[in-house]
Amino acid sequence: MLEIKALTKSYQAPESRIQVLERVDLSLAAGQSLSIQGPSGCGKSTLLHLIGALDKPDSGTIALKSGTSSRTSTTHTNAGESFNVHELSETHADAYRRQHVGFVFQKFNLIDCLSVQDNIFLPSKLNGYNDNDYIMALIDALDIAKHVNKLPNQLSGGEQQRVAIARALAHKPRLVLADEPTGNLDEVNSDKVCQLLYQTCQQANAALVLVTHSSAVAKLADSQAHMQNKQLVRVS
Ligand SMILES: Nc1ncnc2c1ncn2[C@@H]1O[C@H](COP(=O)(O)OP(=O)(O)OP(=O)(O)O)[C@@H](O)[C@H]1O
Repeated sequence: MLEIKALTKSYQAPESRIQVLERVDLSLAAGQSLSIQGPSGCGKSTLLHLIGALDKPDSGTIALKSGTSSRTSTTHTNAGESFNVHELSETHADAYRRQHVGFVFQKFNLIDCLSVQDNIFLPSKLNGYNDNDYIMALIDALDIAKHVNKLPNQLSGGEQQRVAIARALAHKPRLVLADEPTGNLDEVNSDKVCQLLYQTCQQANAALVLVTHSSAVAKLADSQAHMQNKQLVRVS
């Protein structure tokens, strides 16, 4: 479903260009998870940013393919459509992110002045998507029903990250991108949150790409990869 070929990215530093990714290949099926580990500064977040159309590669391709069609588009972002993510215009990149991608960050990124419930429903409301039963089932599965009327700062870190996972999945994205989702949590919370993240993505048939420094978290994925020498090497 996610097909990346020969993805290359460099940044302009004051004195020279820094090559970060060099001909990275990756393929991931719907409902499957991949964890990525690697030393600080090796390009893990860069790869997630490119997949999420937050930045453009120098060269190479990123395709999000539907199960039923091989047609790819750079102008439409309808559900089930296939796209060349690397070619999306700014406007279509916005629509792609809003409709098809769920992001989970280390710092949760919840909106402090909105209740837990409003945080979770916001992305689906922006998409005009109203499957309340699905979202309530998600809230139950993540064990946060008792917190829906609270503000994010009234919750523990683990609870806030479970809210962030519900928000990432509420609009039924095809792809979930998680950057150090347990970086702020203790070991017990980290295990619980990650199990729920893997499980809910699988149940929602969303492909999950998760960057982590934790081997324990990485091992829970269907497959694992390491960034080495600017490339992605599968280790399982
Ligand atoms: N916008 C940018 N401009 C210039 N250099 C950048 C930019 N973003 C990242 N870099 C550089 O690219 C390299 C890869 O950064 P990236 O954030 O992808 O690493 P990472 O593997 O996610 O690191 P960490 O594990 O510490 O979060 C680093 O050397 C970083 O300094």
